[in-house]
Amino acid sequence: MIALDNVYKTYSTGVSALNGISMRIKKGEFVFVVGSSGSGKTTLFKLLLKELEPTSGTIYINNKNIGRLRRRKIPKMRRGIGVVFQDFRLLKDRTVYENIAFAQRVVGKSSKQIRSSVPALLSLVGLSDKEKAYPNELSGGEQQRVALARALANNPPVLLADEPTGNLDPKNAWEIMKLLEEINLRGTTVVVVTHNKDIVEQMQKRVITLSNGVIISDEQKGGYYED
Ligand SMILES: Nc1ncnc2c1ncn2[C@@H]1O[C@H](COP(=O)(O)OP(=O)(O)OP(=O)(O)O)[C@@H](O)[C@H]1O
Repeated sequence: MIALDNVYKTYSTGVSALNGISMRIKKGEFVFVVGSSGSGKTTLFKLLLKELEPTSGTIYINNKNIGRLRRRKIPKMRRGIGVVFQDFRLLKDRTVYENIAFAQRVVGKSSKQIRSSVPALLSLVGLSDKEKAYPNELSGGEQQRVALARALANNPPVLLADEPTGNLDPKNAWEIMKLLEEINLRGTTVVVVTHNKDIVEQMQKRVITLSNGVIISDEQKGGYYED
């Protein structure tokens, strides 16, 4: 599903952010990626989305070598990955309904398909009563739930979340994590980059720890280690 073989990334400044990363994440797994500031987590995230190219090494997403994709195939590859960020990134001048519908419209879904799927997505994230609200009328936790619904709008096999609880209080953070767990149980592969030690410790999932651009541990039911 996701595979990295000996991936290196050196920025043009000469900084080596990733120094030989290899990993396999199977379909249906739930994985935390942790590591101190500067360990390479965001670089890894950007490589998986093909926002950056590795200096060397190979990356496979949904069994395709993304280094070999033709430019016109990149949007389709990205559609296979739902993405959630720390800062939600909702369209501020659009309602909750429109935010989710928009993600589907840009990939050419019909109005009929959208009218049936948006309520189902809102129900999944527990926001059926908020479809007419604007993002600034919602709490942080609610905004993140809308972002999750939007990320899932095109049924991606993989969901990547970069610090999804970074702007949330502990209660909302847990609600988002439980939702990610539920989404995973429905079959989506979930990869979460986080600094949230309590959540990582309690969720008892696979944990990949990065330090200075290398993997220093990869454990099933892992904990959160400081390096
Ligand atoms: N665009 C860039 N140009 C040059 N160096 C960069 C760039 N982006 C990141 N780096 C460097 O690469 C290394 C890894 O950064 P990265 O952002 O991947 O770490 P991170 O683990 O996500 O950190 P944080 O937890 O603080 O977000 C750091 O030394 C950083 O300074």
